Amino acid sequence: MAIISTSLERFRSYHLQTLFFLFTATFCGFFFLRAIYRITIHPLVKFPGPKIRAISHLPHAFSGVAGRQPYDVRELHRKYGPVVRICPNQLSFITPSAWEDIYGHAANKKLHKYGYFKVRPDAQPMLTSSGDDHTRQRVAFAHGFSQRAINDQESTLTVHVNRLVEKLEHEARRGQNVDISEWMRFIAFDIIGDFTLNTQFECVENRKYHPWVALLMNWFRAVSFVTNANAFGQLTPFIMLFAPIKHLKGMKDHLDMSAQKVRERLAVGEDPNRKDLWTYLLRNKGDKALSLAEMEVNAALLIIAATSPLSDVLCGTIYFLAQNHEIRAKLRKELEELMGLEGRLDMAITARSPYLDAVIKESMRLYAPVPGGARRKTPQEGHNISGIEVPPDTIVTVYQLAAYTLPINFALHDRFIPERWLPADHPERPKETLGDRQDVFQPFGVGPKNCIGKGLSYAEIKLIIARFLLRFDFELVGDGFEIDKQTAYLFRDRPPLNMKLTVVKK
Ligand code: HEM
Repeated sequence: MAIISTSLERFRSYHLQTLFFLFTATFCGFFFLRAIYRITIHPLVKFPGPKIRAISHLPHAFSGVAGRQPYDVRELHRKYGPVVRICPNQLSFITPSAWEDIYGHAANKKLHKYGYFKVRPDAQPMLTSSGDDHTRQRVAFAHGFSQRAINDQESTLTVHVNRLVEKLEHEARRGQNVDISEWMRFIAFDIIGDFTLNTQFECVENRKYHPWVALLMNWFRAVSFVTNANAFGQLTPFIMLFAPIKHLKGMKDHLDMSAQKVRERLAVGEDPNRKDLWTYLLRNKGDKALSLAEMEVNAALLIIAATSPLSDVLCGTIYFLAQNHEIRAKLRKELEELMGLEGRLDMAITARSPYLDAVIKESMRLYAPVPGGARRKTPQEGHNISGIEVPPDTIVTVYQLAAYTLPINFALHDRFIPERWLPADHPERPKETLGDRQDVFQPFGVGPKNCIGKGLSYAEIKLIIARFLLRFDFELVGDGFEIDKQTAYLFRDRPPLNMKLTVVKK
C-alpha cells in the first residue's frame, strides 16, 4: 500500500513539474516569439528607436512611474530624430506638421482619443467625449470662453489678483521667503473655482489649500499612477494593487461636490449682477443645451484641466524672470510705458505688450505646462503623418517637452530668449533664431479638441505676471527648482520655488 502511495506521489510531482515546465516554456516562448515579431515583421519596424522599446512597453511604463517620461522621450528624439518608436505600438513625432496631421480638423474625423477613461457612467465631459457629443458640448461652451465673456470676467479676476498682490506685499514686508509655487497654485484654484463653480476656495486669503483643493491635488497624483499602470499591459492588475485607492476615491467626492455647486448655480438662473460661464451656457436651448449630468461633469473636469497648467506657466515665468534681470527690467519698462499712456494696468493693456507675450511664450517653451502629449489612435486604413505612412491602430503623440527643447526645432534651444518670438524683421530678433520651427510650439494643442481655455489663460497669465512684476522685485532663494530634475506625470509635480520678495516703491 505504502509503495503504491509513494509511486502515486512521485507520479503527481513529476506531472506537476512537467506542467510547470510546459507552462513556463509556453510563456517564455510566447514572449520570445512576440519579441522577434515586434522587431522583424511588425508594421512599425521601419521606424527608428531602441530595440528594447520595440519589444516591450515596460521601459516607457517605468519611465512614466518615475515621472521621467517626457525627458526620456526627449533623449530618444535627440538620438533617433523627429519620429521615434517609443513603445511596440506607439510613435512620437516632434515635427511641426504632425500637429495638424494628428490633431487637426481633417485628422479629428479619423483619429480617436486614446487613453482617457470614463469619469461618470451617465455623462462624459468635453475633454473625454468624441464625435457629435464632443461637438455639441464644445459649441455650447464656446460663448462662455469668447473674448466678450473673458472681458466680463475681468472685474472678478481683478479682485483675485488684488488680493494676491496684497497678501504677497504682507509676506514681503515680514521679510519671509515666499514659496511662489504654492502661491501660484492658490491663485489658479481661486480663479478657476470662481469661474467654473462659482465657489470661493479662498486659498490666497487663507494662505492654505481649501480641503477640496487638497483632495484634488492628491487625485492628480493618483490618476497619474493609473495612467502609467495601464501601460504595463498584462501586468496592470498587479500594479493596480499598489494604487492609492483612497486618493482615487477622491474623484467621487469631487464629482459630487461639483454637481452640488452646479445645481446651486443653476437655481439662480441668469445672474443680473454677474455674467459667468453659466450665463452663456444656459442660453443654449433645445438640442443645443447640455443635460444636467453633462453640466455637472464638465464643471468638475474644467477645474482639473485648468488649474495645473495655469499655475505652471505663472510659476515658470516668474522663475525665468528671476534668473534674467535684464529681461525683467526690459519687460517692466515696456509695461510702464504702456501704462503711462493709459494710466492703468488691465487686460486691454497687457494684451498690447509684445514683449510680455514673448516672455510668456518662451517660458512655456522651456517649461511646457503639458510636457507629455495627448494620444490618438490611427484608423483602420492607416494615416499619413508628416509625409510618412503610419499603419493602423498605432498610438501617435507629439511630446511637447521634446518638441520645444531640442536643437532640431529651436536654435540656442536651452537658452531663455524671449526675443525669438518677436517678428522676423524686428531689430532685436536674434538672427540665429530666424530658422526656429515656431509652428511646432502649440502648448494649447491644435484642432477642434484644442484647449478651449486658451484665450482665458493668456488673459489671466498676462495680468497676473504684469501686476506681480510691477509690484515686486524678486530673487531666487536656493536652487531647488531645477527644471530638468522635476518629475512630470499627467502634469508637472513642482517643488517649492522659494523667493525673497521686495515691494517696489510706487
Ligand atoms: C496654460 C494653461 C493651459 C494649457 C497649457 C492647456 C493645455 C491644453 C491642451 C494641450 C489641451 C488638449 C488636450 C487634448 O488634445 O486631449 C487642452 C484641452 C482642454 N483645456 Fe486646457 N490648457 C490650459 C488652461 C485651460 C483653462 C484655463 C481651461 C478652462 C477654464 C482649460 C480647459 C480645457 C478643456 C475643457 C479642454 C478640452 C477641450 C476639448 O476636448 O474640446 N484649459 N488644454
